[in-house]
Amino acid sequence: MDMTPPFCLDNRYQIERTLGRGGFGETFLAKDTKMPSQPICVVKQLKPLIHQSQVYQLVQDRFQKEAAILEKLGKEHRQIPQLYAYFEQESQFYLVQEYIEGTPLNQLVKTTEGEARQILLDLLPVLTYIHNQGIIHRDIKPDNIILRQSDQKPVLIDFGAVRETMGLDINSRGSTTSSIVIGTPGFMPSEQAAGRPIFSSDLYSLALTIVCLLTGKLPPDLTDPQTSEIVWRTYVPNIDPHFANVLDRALQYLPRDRFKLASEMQQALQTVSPTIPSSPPTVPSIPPSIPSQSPTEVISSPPSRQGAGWQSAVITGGIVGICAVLGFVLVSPPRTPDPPPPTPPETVTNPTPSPETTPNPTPPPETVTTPPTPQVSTFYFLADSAYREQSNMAQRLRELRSAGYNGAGQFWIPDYSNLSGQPYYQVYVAKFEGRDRCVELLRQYGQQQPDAYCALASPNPGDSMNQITAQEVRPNPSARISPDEGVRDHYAQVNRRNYSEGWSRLSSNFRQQHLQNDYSAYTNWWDTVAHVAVERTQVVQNSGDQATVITQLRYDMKNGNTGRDRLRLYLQWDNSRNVWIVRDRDKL
Ligand SMILES: Nc1ncnc2c1ncn2[C@@H]1O[C@H](COP(=O)(O)OP(=O)(O)OP(=O)(O)O)[C@@H](O)[C@H]1O
Repeated sequence: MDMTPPFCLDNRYQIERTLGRGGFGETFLAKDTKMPSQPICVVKQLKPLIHQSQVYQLVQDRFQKEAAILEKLGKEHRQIPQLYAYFEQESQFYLVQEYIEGTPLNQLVKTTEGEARQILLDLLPVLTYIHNQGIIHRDIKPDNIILRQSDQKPVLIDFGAVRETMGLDINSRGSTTSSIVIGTPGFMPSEQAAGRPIFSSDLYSLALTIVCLLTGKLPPDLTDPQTSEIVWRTYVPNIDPHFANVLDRALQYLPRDRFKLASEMQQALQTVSPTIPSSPPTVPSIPPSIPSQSPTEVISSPPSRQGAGWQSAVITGGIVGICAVLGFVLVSPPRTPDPPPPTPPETVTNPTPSPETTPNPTPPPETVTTPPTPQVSTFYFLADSAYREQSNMAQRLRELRSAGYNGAGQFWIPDYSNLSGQPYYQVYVAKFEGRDRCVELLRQYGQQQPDAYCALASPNPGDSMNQITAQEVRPNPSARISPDEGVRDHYAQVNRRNYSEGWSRLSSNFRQQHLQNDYSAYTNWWDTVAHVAVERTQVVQNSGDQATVITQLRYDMKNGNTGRDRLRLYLQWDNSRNVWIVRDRDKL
């Protein structure tokens, strides 16, 4: 259908111009010709992805329901555009909405702390409202928030549910499925990328949006390529630490460490005294009797203030790929439930400026805007953060691509602890070119029993992805992880603020000798560190039960400073717990 102006939709809405083009169709600025003043409105076109009459009816039905929800939201909340009408024309669906005159946040240059804070404070009640209605927005990002000119209030546009409707399908068993995950790579948290958004997923995306406003950078510039954690404080060194802690808590990797509700986050933000921990305490506090250890030579890292111009780097968000398809474990040095030990550094000695102060050249993640065709081998890496640190997933992705798995490459990091209690690598493959390919791939990545794992990989999963059932495979929990993996796992645990676990994996001799057996001094120290990165490990000795690993660490402190440590860690395998214990350490 040619929609060049002055095309009229529904014999009423005269198209003035195109505002945007997304995964499901176009968004237009239009004139309502059936109103005396011919007011301006926004017409959003939505095209179903599956073209079958049975599916069409389903989409039609769901579209009506979603439109009714949007009508209610727009009527009841001033910071959500009003729905004026909805209609169908030529097998396409349309929403007619209030035009919000103002500036989308992605067009703002860096905001001040005060402005960013106000935007957050103005949006949290909107989230409380929609969450109370049982609705998760699912695509919060600067592009989907318009700062209204008339009152400078942020208005939330582009709710995800209605777009999800367009991906509805009916599987071979006759049940309704959706073949797409709504959200924008980079802005959505792992559980949402894995197809399980929850209320705190919106809080994560909102906090990240605010961090983008504060730093003038996009998520790829703020994401640690090794761990995928959001590292941003070095760009805004003078930020109120309380405000920063609130944002960091909403940005926690594990949903259980975040605020559960928008109202909780709002309350934390409005609390005057800086008492919010960056994540909830995981252990009962022990009265401190020894002054907390702090780095004696923390090096100040001048923050990079050069604008990366995130507003100009377009993330074409929208749909991102296919929901869970066929799962099996890749590589997996099978591992134990939770990771091992660190040493709280007493001094930080390396004067090298932090690499975090220079913009990360990682390009924005690719977006899949249509479901991959079954002919293409499409794969997704899904991995736990503890593994990511040691595995360099980007590299593996490249390798997989060069091995012929040239589908849409994305790797996401879901919180699988809810499902299996254990983190593990998982590859989701839409379709194999044969079972042999699966076996070969797993063998290539070190899986000792690829046949066993590939038993789950059907040689011919069928033409429709919906015929494939998601499966989970747990790695063998009794297998031993390598010593360097043990070290990396430990620091990943510390980054998650799971201090009690870290402490439990230090030998009693270590605790006594280096920490005066003071758990609270240990946690206090780690609480001053925003993120610790394991930059390098080298196993210099490994006799099975004992190993020595030279480890280089970088500390990004919450106050914006950066420091480094080189340690020789002496590890001891604990058979009863299946973990590496740190017996001792030397500073190098
Ligand atoms: N109610 C509105 N008032 C003013 N501008 C709007 C409104 N809704 C959308 N826009 C603008 O229209 C453009 C396209 O918006 P929209 O988010 O609806 O679609 P998209 O990003 O093209 O596609 P997708 O729905 O796949 O994300 C954006 O620039 C957005 O700011």
